[in-house]
Amino acid sequence: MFIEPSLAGGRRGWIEVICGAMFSGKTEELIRRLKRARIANLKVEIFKPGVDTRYDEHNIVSHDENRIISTPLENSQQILLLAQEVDVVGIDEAQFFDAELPNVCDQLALRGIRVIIAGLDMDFQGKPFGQMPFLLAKADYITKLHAICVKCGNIANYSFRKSAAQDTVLLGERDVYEPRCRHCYYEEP
Ligand SMILES: Nc1ncnc2c1ncn2[C@@H]1O[C@H](COP(=O)(O)OP(=O)(O)O)[C@@H](O)[C@H]1O
Ligand SMILES: Cc1cn([C@H]2C[C@H](O)[C@@H](COP(=O)(O)O)O2)c(=O)[nH]c1=O
Ligand SMILES: [Zn+2]
Repeated sequence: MFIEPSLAGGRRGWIEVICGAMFSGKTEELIRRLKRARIANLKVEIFKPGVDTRYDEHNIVSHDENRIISTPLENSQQILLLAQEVDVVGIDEAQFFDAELPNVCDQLALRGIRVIIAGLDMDFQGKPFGQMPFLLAKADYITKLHAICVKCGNIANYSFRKSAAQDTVLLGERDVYEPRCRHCYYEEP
């Protein structure tokens, strides 16, 4: 379990990344950390890419219907304008943001802000997704979560796409994706 370093005293500001396959619990873990920050009376702002309208236009919603209000954005630079006077910034579905996001996160951390990012580390082809590898390289703290493989019950790092669509971005749920372990991802039809 992630234990938050203290924001009090000294040089503040750091980057946390929560990554893993679909259904691994990234959004639940992001919501948990953000709710704890609010319990600690910290000022929290939460952002998601405008493209992610799957469950709700404004809320971040987990597969189990946990939710927290967020601001949908067109680009990552907007975070610098909107995150004034805050202690903690949460960002969900980071894989969909533009190439400026790692730089934006650095700037936020330099302002003394705790930045918590959740995103898919791999796309359906098993390739690094969007800016996630750069965010992982810059992160001070990384949490890699695992789903359960729907084929064999092992831990799952891969998001298997059940359709033939080849576009990298294809929003979806259980209807389109299932979490699989390495063996079932590469060896099973
Ligand atoms: N195969 C699976 N493995 C793990 N969790 C699953 C699976 N299928 C459904 N879930 C549900 O998904 C929840 C995680 O949802 P969520 O936090 O939205 O994940 P993520 O953001 O990583 O896609 C779990 O708590 C569990 O109830
Ligand atoms: C693997 C993969 C996923 N997506 C989409 C599908 C969902 O809308 C999100 C991931 O959501 P989650 O919170 O991690 O469950 O991303 C995609 O567009 N392309 C892919 O390759
Ligand atoms: Zn498996």
